[in-house]
Amino acid sequence: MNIKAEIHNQLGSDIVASSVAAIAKYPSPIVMVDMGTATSLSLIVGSVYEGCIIMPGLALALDALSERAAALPPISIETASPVGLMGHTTEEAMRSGVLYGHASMVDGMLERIEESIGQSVTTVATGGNAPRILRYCKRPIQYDADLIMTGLYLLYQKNAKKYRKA
Ligand SMILES: Nc1ncnc2c1ncn2[C@@H]1O[C@H](COP(=O)(O)OP(=O)(O)O)[C@@H](O)[C@H]1O
Ligand SMILES: CC(C)(COP(=O)(O)O)[C@@H](O)C(=O)NCCC(=O)O
Repeated sequence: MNIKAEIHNQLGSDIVASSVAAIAKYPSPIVMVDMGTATSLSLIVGSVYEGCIIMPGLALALDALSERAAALPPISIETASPVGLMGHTTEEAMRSGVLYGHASMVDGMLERIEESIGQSVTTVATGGNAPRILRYCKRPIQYDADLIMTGLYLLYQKNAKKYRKA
């Protein structure tokens, strides 16, 4: 993978591993969405890592809301049934804002990336928060839970071959 970044070492190793797997598994151009502590979107064209967008992750956004706004309580976003858009209690309103807000952020950024490159992209999501959010996205986004592990394995195989030769 050819990384287009000012300082190559800055790119997170989790993103490098997931991108290597995404290149091997999905058609280009790809946007790889990683929903962990941060939510990041990486654009990969062919074998070139074009760049990244880093945003606050789901739990960070939720914690910030209850920690910084005096009247907002800490809440859980885990619910048995789907969350409605309009809240009728503070808890429901916060849950809707965080979940639909995050989903809209992802949908909106994907649209902007496609506009900026003038092509539609294959989108794959990974990270522990992805299943919580993807159900609220307007755009169908494939979930691949094992992208980092697949990428680490591919990198291990590549390096093992190199060192066996040397
Ligand atoms: N397999 C999983 N199923 C459900 N939740 C998960 C899973 N893995 C991680 N999580 C939760 O999802 C969130 C993000 O996890 P993760 O993607 O591992 O973040 P990070 O890459 O920042 O460590 C955390 O709150 C974690 O508890
Ligand atoms: C963007 C990240 C914080 C995402 O980490 P995560 O939420 O997956 O734990 C991590 O990949 C990182 O620290 N990256 C370094 C900066 C960069 O990738 O440009």
